[in-house]
Amino acid sequence: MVHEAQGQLVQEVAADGGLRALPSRYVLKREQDRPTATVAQPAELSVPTVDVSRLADADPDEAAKLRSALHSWGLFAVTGHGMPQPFLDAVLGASRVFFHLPTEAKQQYSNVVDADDGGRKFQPQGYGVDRVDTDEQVLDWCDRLYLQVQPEEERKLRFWPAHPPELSELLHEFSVDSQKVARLVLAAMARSLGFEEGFFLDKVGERMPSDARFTYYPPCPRPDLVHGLKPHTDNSVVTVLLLDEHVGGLQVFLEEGGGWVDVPVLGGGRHQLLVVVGEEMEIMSNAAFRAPVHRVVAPGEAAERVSLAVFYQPEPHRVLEPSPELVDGERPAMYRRLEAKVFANGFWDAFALGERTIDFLKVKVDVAGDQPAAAVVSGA
Ligand SMILES: O=C(O)CCC(=O)C(=O)O
Ligand SMILES: [Fe+2]
Repeated sequence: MVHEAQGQLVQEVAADGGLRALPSRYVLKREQDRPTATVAQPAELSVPTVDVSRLADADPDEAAKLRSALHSWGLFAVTGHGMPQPFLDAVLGASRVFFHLPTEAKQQYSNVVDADDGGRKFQPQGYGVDRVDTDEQVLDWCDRLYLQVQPEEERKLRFWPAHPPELSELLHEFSVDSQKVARLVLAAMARSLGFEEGFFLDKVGERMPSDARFTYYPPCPRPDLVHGLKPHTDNSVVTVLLLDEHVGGLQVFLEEGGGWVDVPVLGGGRHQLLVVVGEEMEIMSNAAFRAPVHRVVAPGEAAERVSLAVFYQPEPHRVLEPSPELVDGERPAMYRRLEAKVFANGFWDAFALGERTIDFLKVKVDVAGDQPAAAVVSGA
């Protein structure tokens, strides 16, 4: 059984009068959850940038920048990744073409599929909106295309769009290049804690599973009343995130910035590539690195926005736990151990409720004097 709102694509809502009257299912009831509660951003706050090609050379200045970025924002802009701008343009361009196809063409890849009992069921891969569980859930103003990309032999190709024809190959190439970025970053993160390069990579496993998620944010009449994408932390060790070149909206919750802080577009039609720390890394590093809470403000009436996130995860059978080397009397284990796939599966339940998986699955151990990570993700 799927919830009746499950099949309701935001793009159709927007096209079908939603631009005149915003359906209540999308409206945030509590004033403090609305993006208008954003504080004015201090001018000195700008997104940290790390040149990953210099990380590869173990450049000490770049390593210091990485450390500072991880401790302040928990995410950073990446340069030196070797992906030419026209390629990045083509990746997001192809996803735009897909999202602009007629609904029937996209529905072939729907994330609502036939169930064994003759009914219909939601499953994460494919095209559609995120899982809807209840009538109370406030829905995000975005549609998605979600595909497992690695390991390659586990791809469910029936969900990979045949149109535009270049989309699959571009996603494949992007996943190969972004995996290199993720590996470089994980190696440098290990070094920054005084470990061998393979410290985190070995725990993740050689196959390094990854999921890609294209997100399409249609024009919205009242971006002040909705979430483009609700506050969350990522279900990943690290995420590689490719941003729309024209339309901003991504925000990060920074304690020291006094609240929600914008990640602006680069300008000049250039694509910003980010690396974001995910919850699995928070656990593995025993909170030496924390997953930042982030959200997306919906675009205005005259704009649309796309992004592509690739989430890197430990192999499903791996044990997820604070690395013993990072646990001692002064810093006790802050999270309990559990199987990586149990954690990954818990994400969907948590996300629908607007909670962190760490909190939803009660992975956090009550350690005296500990401060909760970043912010409480507001109940949607
Ligand atoms: O669209 C974006 O910029 C962010 C997407 C995101 O945070 C996610 O898919 O987890
Ligand atoms: Fe995210």
